[in-house]
Amino acid sequence: MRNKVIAGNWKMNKVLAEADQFADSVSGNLPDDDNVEAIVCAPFPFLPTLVEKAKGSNLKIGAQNMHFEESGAYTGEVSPVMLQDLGVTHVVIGHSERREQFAETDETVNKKVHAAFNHELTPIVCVGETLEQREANETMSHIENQVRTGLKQLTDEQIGSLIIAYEPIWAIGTGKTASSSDADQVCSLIRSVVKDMTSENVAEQVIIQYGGSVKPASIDELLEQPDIDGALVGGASLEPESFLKLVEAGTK
Ligand SMILES: O=C[C@H](O)COP(=O)(O)O
Repeated sequence: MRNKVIAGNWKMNKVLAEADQFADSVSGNLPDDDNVEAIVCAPFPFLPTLVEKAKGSNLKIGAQNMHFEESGAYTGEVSPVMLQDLGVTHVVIGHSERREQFAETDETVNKKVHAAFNHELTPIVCVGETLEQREANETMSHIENQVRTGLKQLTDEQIGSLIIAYEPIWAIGTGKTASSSDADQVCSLIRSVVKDMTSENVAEQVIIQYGGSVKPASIDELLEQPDIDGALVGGASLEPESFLKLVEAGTK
């Protein structure tokens, strides 16, 4: 049985005092249940405070991006070494907003995933189709390609330990959630691609999240689906009460 993994992606929101308050409200109130994991992926400036405040609690702290190099002349970038040094445990890689606005490709995603594993960070690898691709019946081929290229040359053990987030781009921040069965169909395809790349055991281990306008009111139905193991949540992860409800859903 796979754990349920609920990750908040704050994107470019909050100031430090708000991040601080969030950690105070959430860290002591998470369910005491080993079968559910709670992660907050926050902007870089908040990471040291959040890691400190999350110590001794069930809350894990992730970053939203990183460079694939360890150091060097990359003005404005943050390296995996820096994240590891801070005590960050997870990193979102290849979010559609980074692919669209910052020219990330499946190849850079793959380099970043390797770099994450070299520094003991668990990657949350994002894949998803545009509305045009969905309407042209290209969803499955597009997602398969993203998974195969993004996870290239990883060991079976690495693939079994990472998180894949399926986020249809047309459902992000729009209030449109994919129907739970449509979302599950794509998550099931992702699992079969992983199986083809590795083995049945690894495919059974890998955590696959759904993301795109997930709210406390919609998460239960999504988590009931056989191939959906959690959620990557933007807007509804910003407030403590809502985040706690999302995590609570993982315990059911
Ligand atoms: O990473 C999170 C996703 O982009 C979903 O964002 P959203 O829940 O605000 O639609």
